[in-house]
Amino acid sequence: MVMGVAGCGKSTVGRALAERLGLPYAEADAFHPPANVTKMHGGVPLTDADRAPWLAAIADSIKDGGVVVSCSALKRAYRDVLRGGNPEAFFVHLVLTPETATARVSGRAGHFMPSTLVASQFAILEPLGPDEDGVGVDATLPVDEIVAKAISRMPTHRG
Ligand SMILES: Nc1ncnc2c1ncn2[C@@H]1O[C@H](COP(=O)(O)OP(=O)(O)OP(=O)(O)O)[C@@H](O)[C@H]1O
Ligand SMILES: O=C(O)[C@H](O)[C@@H](O)[C@H](O)[C@H](O)CO
Repeated sequence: MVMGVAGCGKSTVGRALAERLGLPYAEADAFHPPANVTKMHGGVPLTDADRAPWLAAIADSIKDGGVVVSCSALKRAYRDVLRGGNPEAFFVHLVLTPETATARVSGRAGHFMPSTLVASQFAILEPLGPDEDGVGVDATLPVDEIVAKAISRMPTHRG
């Protein structure tokens, strides 16, 4: 799971990571009910209730493993739901400042997410705890370096 706030590079890194690992890639935004996308597009942050069916669908989709998914997974409770689908889920948190995230989201054309929502993403972001399986990586590094760092920290028995 490639996680983090809007604009951190989840889709960019997720695709590159999947290619390097020879695994399929899935975009969690594709699991949002249309109402969630409409809400975000209108500048309103999602609530826990909005995210519940979305997280349940993603959790179900990772049951068999063998896939790279980009999913914001901002709160630990959300990651708990995802781990409920697959306890071996490994999280790569792309870490960056609110300023850089805002600049990236503002500079991106054709995406539903307005940059005004970036602050709300940081407001609820809970970084990985020491007991959570995953790694935080500087999201401003070149993509291939992020991918290499993520792979170097993945448990090898999972391939
Ligand atoms: N490592 C990087 N260095 C420089 N720019 C990057 C990097 N990763 C992503 N970007 C750029 O930042 C912008 C946001 O990236 P991307 O769409 O992958 O983020 P995201 O986390 O998937 O966003 P969202 O969740 O809002 O869809 C894009 O313009 C992308 O090209
Ligand atoms: O939990 C959330 O609020 C959402 O998943 C957002 O993070 C966006 O869908 C994504 O980042 C696209 O910009």
